[in-house]
Amino acid sequence: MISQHFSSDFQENSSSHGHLGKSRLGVLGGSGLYSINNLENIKEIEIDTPYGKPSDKLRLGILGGMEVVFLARHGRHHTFTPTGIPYRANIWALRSLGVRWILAPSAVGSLQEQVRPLDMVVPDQFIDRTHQRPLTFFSDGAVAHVTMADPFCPTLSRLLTEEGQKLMPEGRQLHRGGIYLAMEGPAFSTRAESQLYRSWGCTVIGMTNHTEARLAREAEIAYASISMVSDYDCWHEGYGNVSVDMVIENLQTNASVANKIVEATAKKVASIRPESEAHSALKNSLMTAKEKVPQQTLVKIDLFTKPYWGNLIEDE
Ligand SMILES: CSC[C@H]1O[C@H](OP(=O)(O)O)[C@H](O)[C@@H]1O
Ligand SMILES: Nc1ncnc2[nH]cnc12
Repeated sequence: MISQHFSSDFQENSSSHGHLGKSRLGVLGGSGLYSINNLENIKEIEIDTPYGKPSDKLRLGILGGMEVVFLARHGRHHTFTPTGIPYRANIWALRSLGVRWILAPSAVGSLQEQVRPLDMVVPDQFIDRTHQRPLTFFSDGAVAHVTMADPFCPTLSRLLTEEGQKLMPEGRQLHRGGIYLAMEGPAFSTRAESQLYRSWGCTVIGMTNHTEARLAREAEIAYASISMVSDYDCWHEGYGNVSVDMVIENLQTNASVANKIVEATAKKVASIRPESEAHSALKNSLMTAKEKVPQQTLVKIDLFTKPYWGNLIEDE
């Protein structure tokens, strides 16, 4: 037994919704969305994790009757690059606060004509072209292989889509499904890359969601993205090449709708508390026998493995 340095006072109490009864909804705000409207009874907290500090303080509150934790993934002053975001610390911190669902409002470029700037997409697949990020909590003597065939939670994505479609302004569409091409950045793509991704059938391009979704799956958190289209990247002859000004301008136009969609989805999650396959992602994924895992590693991953391996570390 070794001592637990990173403790959380969150208890997954049972209720009419079983182990999800007291769970929270996380919102990872992306470019242009550094806070959410209508979050009530806000309490800001700082958390230290085995993976360092998260991007910012976590904002706990109530939104649409749901207990929500908001975190700005790039920090509230946008100081973290897509590569530099402390993804593991962010997901670990959310899970330590009892988050079992994450909504991820994010800026993306469109790779398809019919997906227009100011539209939104709830993607259902990824292609990963990142190459400089830690993508797992399981290393240093503990191995797990989670299933990623459906990387976004289908149930949470469906709720998000249904709520979103009711709220989209006239003339703008919310598209259900699509492939999110995850690139490393921070520079945008070359035209050859943009055309290559189009030839692969990708729908949108961004720099953050894939890393979060992979880690959320290992943390047994259901994850869904609301991808807000700000540009046509650089492939469309009739539109200018993507720039930060273009992204921010379109994001500002979309922010109030995004806020409403997040709130409406939070209300649904509060009433349904949807079960997800993600909530038991580790059940058939842990490879290493718990006795063989070094104690320093156990301290880091105990938050996730406790339901399967029991309490192997001591609270301080
Ligand atoms: C500001 S343009 C590029 C930037 O926007 C997207 O951010 P996020 O996914 O956090 O909304 C994209 O992934 C890049 O990080
Ligand atoms: N064209 C684009 N490429 C990558 N990330 C983006 N975020 C917004 N637009 C983008």
